[in-house]
Amino acid sequence: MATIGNSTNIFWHESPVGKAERQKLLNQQGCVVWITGLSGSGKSTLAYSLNRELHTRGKLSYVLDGDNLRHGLNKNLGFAAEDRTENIRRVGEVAKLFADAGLICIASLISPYGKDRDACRALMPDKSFIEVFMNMPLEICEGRDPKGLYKLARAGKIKGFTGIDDPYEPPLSCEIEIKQKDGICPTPPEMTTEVATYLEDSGFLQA
Ligand SMILES: Nc1ncnc2c1ncn2[C@@H]1O[C@H](COP(=O)(O)OS(=O)(=O)O)[C@@H](OP(=O)(O)O)[C@H]1O
Ligand SMILES: Nc1ncnc2c1ncn2[C@@H]1O[C@H](COP(=O)(O)OP(=O)(O)O)[C@@H](O)[C@H]1O
Repeated sequence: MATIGNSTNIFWHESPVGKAERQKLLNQQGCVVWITGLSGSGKSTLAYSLNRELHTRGKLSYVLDGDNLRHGLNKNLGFAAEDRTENIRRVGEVAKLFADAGLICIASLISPYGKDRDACRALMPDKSFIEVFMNMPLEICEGRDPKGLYKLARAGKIKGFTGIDDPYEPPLSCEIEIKQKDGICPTPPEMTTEVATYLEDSGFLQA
């Protein structure tokens, strides 16, 4: 009897059209660009700017943004540690499917726990999980505070806010680190170019 997780009597069906054929059709390589960092660090800005840049270059990408997914797929999850872990597990699995479809999947979530990000990485073929760490100091993120959430967290009106009274574990190693240089944050176009150049140099923008 085949048993996976909690399901029994389930079997794997192979598709007659393989990933290599889909990639050839799209002239690109499926992969996951996983953007992690504090709220306000610029994850969504980079994700959608990269989405636009790749589109302009004729490459198919799709953004899985944490905030957006919590309106649907993950609407039953909150911000307790086990909910965040389940959130990241689900998005990791969805990202894997998008990459298998041949797309450049851009996932932008706080994803605060190293073990959860590593589990997503482990789902992917070698080198096709590109972790981008938005290494912005808390003071910068809190200063931006476009949604006013840090203010609410400091006032005790949001409990368990990442960076305030909930942990963020920085990546120990990642493919790309976006950080300040001489106290100046790279602009959105500069961040976008850095990631797009990485994808190009690594061969993801051709079949
Ligand atoms: N307690 C708490 N901690 C952190 N963030 C909070 C919280 N409550 C609400 N929000 C809003 O939810 C967005 C983060 O969702 P994610 O799915 O990316 O979070 S996680 O990866 O599961 O930790 C996050 O969006 P971003 O600012 O884009 O990161 C916030 O707008
Ligand atoms: N490189 C940047 N330089 C200056 N401001 C930025 C930069 N990236 C993002 N921002 C601004 O910071 C705020 C938070 O960005 P956002 O992309 O929503 O972050 P996150 O998705 O990590 O919460 C927004 O107001 C955005 O315009």
